[in-house]
Amino acid sequence: MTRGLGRVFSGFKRLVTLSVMWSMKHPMYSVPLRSPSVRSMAVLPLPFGKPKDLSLPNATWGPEMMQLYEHYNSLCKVEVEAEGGQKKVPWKRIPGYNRLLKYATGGVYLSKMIQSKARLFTRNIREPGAAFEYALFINSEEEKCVGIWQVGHLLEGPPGHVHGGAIATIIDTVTGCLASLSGAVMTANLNINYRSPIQLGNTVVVESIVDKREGRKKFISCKVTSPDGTKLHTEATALFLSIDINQLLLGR
Ligand SMILES: CCCCCCCCCCCCCC(=O)SCCNC(=O)CCNC(=O)[C@H](O)C(C)(C)COP(=O)(O)OP(=O)(O)OC[C@H]1O[C@@H](n2cnc3c(N)ncnc32)[C@H](O)[C@@H]1OP(=O)(O)O
Repeated sequence: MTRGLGRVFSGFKRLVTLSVMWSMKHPMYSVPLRSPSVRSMAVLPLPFGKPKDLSLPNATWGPEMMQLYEHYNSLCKVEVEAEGGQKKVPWKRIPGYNRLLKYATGGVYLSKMIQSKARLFTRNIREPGAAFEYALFINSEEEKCVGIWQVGHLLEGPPGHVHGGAIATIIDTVTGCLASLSGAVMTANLNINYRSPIQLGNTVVVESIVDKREGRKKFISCKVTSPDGTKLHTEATALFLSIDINQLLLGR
């Protein structure tokens, strides 16, 4: 009886989740859920109701993070004139969950243990403020993505400062978000110049733009600065290749 109810419950949960998935606009969320070649995939974690959006301010966000958040969030309310006299809002905040896709089991038979425990690298530490606190804002008209990041004490590399691998993760996430605006991509190449160290606990702004496209390739550049833009911490260029998400999920 209990097991039967559990099954009904999880079926319901999955249906609700699918509708949430469909309502999300970013192409990374818009994986073809009923693709004939992939049997079961793309469900976000959803105990009841909506999954928790981790890109919203929490009590650990400092004044600089809050100021930047308010600035970019206010841009998300600004309408501009589009073709035919219509209005558009070019800036959007990308909601942040602890997984992009929960079940991606088409042919990639991950063990249930791995599947159930998998978490997005940047969201895998639950303690607020301890690692990556961030929000991503995207402008699809200008093909620009801005990330605001507050880097916590668990990301130490050199004493008191952020690990270079953590900075690479930040850059990969912001450039990856921009690159995936028109569909699924993989990072093929990431070139990073570390110009000045980032102190643990600080807030940085990460701006990325599309430099050029060639077929499946997107060349993106990125810089990491202090909130007021006066200090350059890191510069990077990245190459992303568009991929067939079904191929990835099928493990080919
Ligand atoms: C939350 C929702 C929103 C978003 C949230 C945040 C999202 C972001 C989350 C975080 C995001 C995290 C994202 C991540 O972390 S992705 C994880 C890290 N990346 C990988 O693991 C990728 C591994 N590599 C591959 O899978 C393949 O090699 C790929 C798919 C990249 C290409 O294999 P594929 O078989 O498809 O292509 P091809 O080999 O025929 O080559 C095709 C063309 O490309 C050129 N080429 C290939 N490689 C390179 C290279 N290294 N430098 C320069 N050029 C290169 C090649 O010469 C050829 O050029 P041409 O001869 O045609 O001119």
